[in-house]
Amino acid sequence: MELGWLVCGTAVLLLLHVLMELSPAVNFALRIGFYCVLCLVSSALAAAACLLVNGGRTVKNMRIIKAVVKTFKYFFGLRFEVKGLENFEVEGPAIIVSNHQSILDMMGLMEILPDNCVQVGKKELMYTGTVGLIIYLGGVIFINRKSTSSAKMVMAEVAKTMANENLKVWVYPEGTRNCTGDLLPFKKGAFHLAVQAQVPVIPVVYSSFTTFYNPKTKLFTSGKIKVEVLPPIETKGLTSDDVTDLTDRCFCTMRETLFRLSGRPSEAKDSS
Ligand SMILES: CCCCCCCC/C=C\CCCCCCCC(=O)SCCNC(=O)CCNC(=O)[C@H](O)C(C)(C)COP(=O)(O)OP(=O)(O)OC[C@H]1O[C@@H](n2cnc3c(N)ncnc32)[C@H](O)[C@@H]1OP(=O)(O)O
Ligand SMILES: CCCCCCCCCCCCCC(=O)OC[C@@H](O)COP(=O)(O)O
Repeated sequence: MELGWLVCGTAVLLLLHVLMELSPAVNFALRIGFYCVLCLVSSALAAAACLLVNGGRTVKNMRIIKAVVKTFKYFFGLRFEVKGLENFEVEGPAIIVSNHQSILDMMGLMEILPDNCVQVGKKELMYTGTVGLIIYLGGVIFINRKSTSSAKMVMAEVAKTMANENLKVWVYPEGTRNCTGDLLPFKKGAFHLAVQAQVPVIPVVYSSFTTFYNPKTKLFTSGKIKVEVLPPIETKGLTSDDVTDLTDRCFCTMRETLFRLSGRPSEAKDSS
């Protein structure tokens, strides 16, 4: 009986292995599927831990979430090479902005997430089952991207509470995932927030995933991701008139860094 199960199990694993070798599409689907299942299951377990330890929605839960998500990279053979972590050590609150390539970014995010830091996320993420629950428990700020006015109102409220709660806020200023190896134009919300709260902006750049991950060509292998935390950009004394300038400055620095980290020096020259 047991032998039967063992043989069946081995046969299924072998079949999956052969399918993965033969078809990149199957390989891709299985790896992404596994990532989603891993997220859903770990979120359920982490949510229980968060409720037991901290009792409800609080940024303190991010420590638990971080500890869990930091183990995910081993399942996918991903390595992170991080530089500039000392740039997070600013006194008090800050806005962190980074490039956003894929749902896999949650691993890169948790690899370096500083204490007392919440992210801004689209409200649709609330409806992803246990993942939505863990994101809610972690204190993520939800915005409605389709309504600029309501998103602005939420962000203005955040600007007020950041100082009191000594919060750092992580925003993906591209506003959506983009896995082309370049940056999309930045939305201005993060920079308005920084100016309203008079706190520094800390740019973070992840090298392009395109060498090991590409949903269009169904590529998903192991790989190395270079991460650089750049020096804070001060906003003291800036007003809303300076936001466009601040956004452009940050965009140029991050684009140059992205090309440098991804080994595309010629285009870094083009953008300067
Ligand atoms: C234990 C296991 C667990 C496993 C699972 C892992 C779980 C991990 C747990 C936890 C991690 C959670 C991670 C969540 C990750 C989420 C990622 C996402 O969801 S990314 C999508 C949402 N993010 C954004 O969209 C960015 C923020 N967006 C903005 O800031 C935009 O600027 C926004 C929405 C406020 C407006 O967007 P617009 O599309 O209308 O475009 P604009 O150009 O920015 O604004 C239009 C005009 O409004 C002005 N404006 C914008 N914001 C303003 C403001 N605050 N005050 C005044 N004016 C403002 C601008 O200056 C512009 O005006 P003028 O063109 O310059 O004249
Ligand atoms: C109901 C079952 C759902 C299964 C969900 C499991 C998926 C785990 C995903 C981890 C959280 C990912 C957060 C993230 O990266 O969200 C994407 C948005 O930032 C940008 O959205 P979009 O590019 O504009 O669609």
